[in-house]
Amino acid sequence: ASGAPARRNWKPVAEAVRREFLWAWQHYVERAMGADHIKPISGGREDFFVEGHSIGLSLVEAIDTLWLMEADSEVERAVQWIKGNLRFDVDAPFQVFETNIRMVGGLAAAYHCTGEQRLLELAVDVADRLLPAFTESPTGLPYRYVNLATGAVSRPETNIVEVGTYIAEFGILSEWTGDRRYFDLAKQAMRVVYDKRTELGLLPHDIHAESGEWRNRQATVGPPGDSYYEYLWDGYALFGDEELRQWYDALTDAILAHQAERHQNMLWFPQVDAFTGEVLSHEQSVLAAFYAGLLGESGRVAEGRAYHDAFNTVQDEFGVIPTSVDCSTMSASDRSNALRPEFADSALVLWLETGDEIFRERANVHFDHMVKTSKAKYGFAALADVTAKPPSQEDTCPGYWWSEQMKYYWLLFSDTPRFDYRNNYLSTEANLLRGARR
Ligand SMILES: O=C1NC[C@H](CO)[C@@H](O)[C@@H]1O
Ligand SMILES: [Ca+2]
Repeated sequence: ASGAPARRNWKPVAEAVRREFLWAWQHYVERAMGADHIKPISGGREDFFVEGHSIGLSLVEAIDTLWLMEADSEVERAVQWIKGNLRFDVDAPFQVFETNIRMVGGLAAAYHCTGEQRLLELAVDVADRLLPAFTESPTGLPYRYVNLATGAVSRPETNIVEVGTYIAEFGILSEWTGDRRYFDLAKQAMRVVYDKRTELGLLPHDIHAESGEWRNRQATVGPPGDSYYEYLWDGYALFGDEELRQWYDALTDAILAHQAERHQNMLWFPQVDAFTGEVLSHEQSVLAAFYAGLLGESGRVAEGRAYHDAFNTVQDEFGVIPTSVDCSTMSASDRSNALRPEFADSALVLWLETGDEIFRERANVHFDHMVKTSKAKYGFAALADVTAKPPSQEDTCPGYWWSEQMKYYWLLFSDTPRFDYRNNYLSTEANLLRGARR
């Protein structure tokens, strides 16, 4: 139609994304193979879960991204490393939430893409080692840590993210193995939280796994509230669980009624007291940018667009979105940015939902600025200060970089035949659990 914006040819951007990813992957293979993280400035190795004992985190996080990019010889290299080296009988406490979204999810996604049986076996092995955190808890709310070798649990002082972000990974294991235990334990923990909502229908974010008591009054759509809400919707989207959708809708209606705040024509979600609705803080974490996508995919497209518009003004202002900004003044309260993927996450989700090119344009700016500010000698580096000229880098690359933003950009710009663009599911760590076209 005349006047419609000419649809840009995004293939060159897709090729740049793939080139940068494989460049970083080669350095990881040559200098840090099997390490949780590569140190992108020095080329060193870094542990994530347990000091002194890496379990190949970045490799596990990268596999489905490599597969979607059709880097099949590199997929094979990673699978061979896993078959030869990955073991979970480690006598140390592992954080249950991080181990689930990264290792259970990463192995499940690798199995979904490759069909390699050993990957499913390892996903089940590490998931089984997490279960005592749930079964040892008097409330069903999992402890934060479990020793993968002994099953000893610890740290009952937890939050709704770390008790409520399991249904996607645990539910897909139940679907693939026929063992309903995983789904049932994950959903029960979500039910306990939902049943403790306040009169306003809001949730504080900190809770005690043994007493079941709230440990704070503040409600947030950012950390550590964010992926609890995400996984209520995901449990419905993935498994058709109508009850989870009811809980999601009730909580989302309350959030839109009591937490939404407009500044000019932008939508923000300050933190509020869950019992009174009083605004407690105008801090907006960059991690909350995922929520624009969640609103968009769950029937609240206008609100999702408006929240993405708000974060886009921050991206325009700072170039790279700071870890947190004050939405009433637009000043950065934490000027770092640990290569956070959420703005690109919601750009993909909103593009899939609306088809609007604006979201590909915004993701392209996100990619372009990431390359300009984070690229270092051996990979991509987190930033200590996005406002410094040039932005100052830190000698670390988070595991989610290999799973998240590079995959989001690739899916946005490549139109790869390996992804079912109409029926798919990416977890909160962007692990592909549905929609791989082998
Ligand atoms: O859900 C998550 N939260 C924090 C990380 C990205 O910022 C990542 O592990 C994941 O997306
Ligand atoms: Ca996430």
